[in-house]
Amino acid sequence: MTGPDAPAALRATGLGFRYRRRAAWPLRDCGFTVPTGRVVALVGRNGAGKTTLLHLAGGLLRPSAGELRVLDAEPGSPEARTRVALLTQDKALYPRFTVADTLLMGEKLNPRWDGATAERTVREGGIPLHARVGELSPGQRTRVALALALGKRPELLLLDEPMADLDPVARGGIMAALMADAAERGTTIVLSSHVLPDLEQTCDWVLLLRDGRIELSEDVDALRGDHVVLTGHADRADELAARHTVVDRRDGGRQTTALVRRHGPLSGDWHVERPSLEDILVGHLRTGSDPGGRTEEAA
Ligand SMILES: Nc1ncnc2c1ncn2[C@@H]1O[C@H](COP(=O)(O)OP(=O)(O)OP(=O)(O)O)[C@@H](O)[C@H]1O
Repeated sequence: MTGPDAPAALRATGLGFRYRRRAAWPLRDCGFTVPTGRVVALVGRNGAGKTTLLHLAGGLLRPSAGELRVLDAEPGSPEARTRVALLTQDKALYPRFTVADTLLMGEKLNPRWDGATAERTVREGGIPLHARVGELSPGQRTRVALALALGKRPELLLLDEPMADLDPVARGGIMAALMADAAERGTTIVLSSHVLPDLEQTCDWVLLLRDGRIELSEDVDALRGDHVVLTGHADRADELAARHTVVDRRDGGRQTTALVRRHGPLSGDWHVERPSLEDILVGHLRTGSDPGGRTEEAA
């Protein structure tokens, strides 16, 4: 089902946010819908607004303009709190608690608590249950925070750069556990990350933020189908731009290489290659970025 009545994990209409009145708008005019059951790559350059969006979805912040709904509920409402889990970058945990205390707290606070999954997530990282959280490494704390989030059995799991401090083996293991959860239970996972190769095999939806606005909210297969990398004579570039969207272009002498979003069949003498998802995302992230351009317009 598509359209405004289709079930949505996230639905934003005219969404805007600023931390203080008269300050810049880290997010503005955002309108997008993410269907349920997707594994979503949330990407954007530093300061693009990813954390702000996740905090809004998790109910830690409230919109300054427009609306955001999670699973058709208001973020932070009692209904959303039982169905949505957010893993923040600061991994808010009690340092004096042991890991076992932390999981017990999860059990007490969450009616749908899945102790087996939480404990397995911790044990797979070789973390003893009697260890104090404050004495764990950052990567181990990430794993405990993830165990808490997965133990909630959320329908929507929001993860803000979860892989940043995990070792490569742990990253692979956690990613596999997340994908298994998504496949078995239909959990929608929104994952912000700068590590694009991690997203290549796992994500089937992309939310791309540029300077506080949503530039892409799309199915990955559709993105892959529409984008091509073209190499050819630079003289033909204007003709190309008249018919298609040239996302990113590199000129080298008389030759040009362009990441292009096609709108219909290609004409002309171009060498055509299929870009990876990483190529597509980097191309979109590289173009026209103006991180300093938000304050004046929004003030
Ligand atoms: N607590 C805050 N008070 C004021 N401004 C803030 C606050 N937190 C973030 N910002 C601003 O909001 C904008 C978006 O920040 P945000 O952390 O959402 O970006 P991000 O895409 O997550 O960045 P990164 O990739 O670096 O983590 C930035 O310009 C940032 O300076």
